[in-house]
Amino acid sequence: KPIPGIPYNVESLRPFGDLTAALKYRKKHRAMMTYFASKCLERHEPIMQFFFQPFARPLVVVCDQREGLDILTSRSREFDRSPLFSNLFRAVLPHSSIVMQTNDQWKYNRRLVSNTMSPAFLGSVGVSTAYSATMDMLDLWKRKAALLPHHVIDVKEDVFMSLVDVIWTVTFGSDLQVCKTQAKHLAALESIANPEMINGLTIVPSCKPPQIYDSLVRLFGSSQIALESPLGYKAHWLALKTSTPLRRAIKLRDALVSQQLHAAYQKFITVDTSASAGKAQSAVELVVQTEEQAARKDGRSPLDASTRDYIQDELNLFLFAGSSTTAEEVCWGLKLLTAHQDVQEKLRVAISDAFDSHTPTPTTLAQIKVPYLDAFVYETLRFGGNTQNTMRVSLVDTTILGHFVPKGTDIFVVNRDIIPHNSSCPCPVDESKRSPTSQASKKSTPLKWSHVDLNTFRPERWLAETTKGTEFSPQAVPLLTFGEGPRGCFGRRFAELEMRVLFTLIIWHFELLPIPAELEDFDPLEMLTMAPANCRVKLRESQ
Ligand code: HEM
Repeated sequence: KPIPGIPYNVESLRPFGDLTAALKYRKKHRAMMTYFASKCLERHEPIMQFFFQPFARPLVVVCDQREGLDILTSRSREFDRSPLFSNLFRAVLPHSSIVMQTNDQWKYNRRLVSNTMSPAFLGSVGVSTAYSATMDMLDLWKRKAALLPHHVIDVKEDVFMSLVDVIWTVTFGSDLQVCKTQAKHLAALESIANPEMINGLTIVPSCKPPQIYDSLVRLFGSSQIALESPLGYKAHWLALKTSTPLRRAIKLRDALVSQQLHAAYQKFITVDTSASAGKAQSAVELVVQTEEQAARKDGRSPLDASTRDYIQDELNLFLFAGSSTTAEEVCWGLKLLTAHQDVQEKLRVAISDAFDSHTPTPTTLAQIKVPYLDAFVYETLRFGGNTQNTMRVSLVDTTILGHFVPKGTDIFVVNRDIIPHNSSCPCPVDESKRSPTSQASKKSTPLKWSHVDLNTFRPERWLAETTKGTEFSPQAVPLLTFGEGPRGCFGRRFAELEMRVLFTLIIWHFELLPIPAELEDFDPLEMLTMAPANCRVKLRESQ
């Protein structure tokens, strides 16, 4: 039953609602998540409702970035984490903060990890971990480029392996050596006489990665079951209980994470805690410190039955949320640098100037600011943008853009201002219909709302001339890739740092040469997020 007044497609009222049309759309565009925005744009409507399940309530889509941002940031008493979103993770991370509404348990879980995003931790452990894992990946690339010079290869898996290496080391302080394992395998080969080629792409020999890497990747991918099955979360839960590879993956992950947690606790009680405070080498050490303080305050034992599952799943969430999302964005960035050689050249010059021709080190990477690099990272996040919509649920009867929205309605805020890469957002809004906070925000953020030239990849849009020279301007264009507000991405600062470190080192050590047009595409692979379907590059080591 439609919500009165909110526009919808008449065909939506058929038995399967929008599902049939959305599946047809996915066949054509290889993605379903952009369906909502495309319909809003087609009808020039900033708000629409859609019907996906028989007898379920309609889903309300807001395709206006100012109103969307206002819902996420200023109206958190009216809108919270949506069960639709939580159910994608509930089976695999049942005690983690991502599945919770913003309640006391969420606050406890968040407090456990809050110090991991402090400038002190990121500037030391974060940078040095990202540095060493990236150098491992680049060592692998050097071997690939030496064995197969002038070949186009796909490096998507390398990037994923590297980002899993980073997140594992940041979380536990130990090294998984996923990229190193592949590099060692190639080191044993003197040459590759007849490399396997598929449609112009060279397949590089590889070896089996460590088992935990396979398990983590399998678990990341398993949320797709919840997304695609009509039984949603229940199908995912059942698969985790009945599928042997998934059961094994959960068992291994839980055993290793529990082992790391207890090792960190043992270290905490045996090493002088006052000396180690503030000098934690990993997220798990910070988590143990916070838990110990909380336990002392509550008069209970640390890691007791009331908290153990929450702590363990918060660490699992770190691994889950912190690797594939960043890897996907890095892959989009590599594709964009290959396709836009002029941007790559500008980035190379900017980095070389900023580092004064000295090879970047963890210390200089933490200190030196490169405005064009920041601009490139933000433009990649905007243009590549692997998240399409941010989901919330209405906690009370309320209004959006002048329309009544009942309590319990799922809301999709469209993240992207370009969908998909070829149309800007021409959905006019009557200013008086906006919420009071949204109306007020126009005055304080006039720059944000320029929709100029959004269909092109142009890092310069994030730069501003100031009295101090050219500076990075993070507010130049709305960016909702990380969601926003109290439930926006917790790891945003770390993700941005990782991307800065990775791109600096890649550009320093390699040139990404142009590749034949038939190998260069921007096809998405829609999973929970929008990854590029491939990441083909032609590497040449810098002289
Ligand atoms: C480029 C990389 C990343 C992207 C695009 C991304 C995107 C997102 C998005 C869209 C959300 C939901 C936000 C909302 O509903 O408003 C989210 C949540 C979250 N992300 Fe990220 N993320 C990235 C990297 C990371 C990293 C590196 C970590 C951890 C180290 C992380 C940890 C989390 C957590 C814990 C949440 C749940 C927050 C909550 O429920 O309160 N993310 N992320």
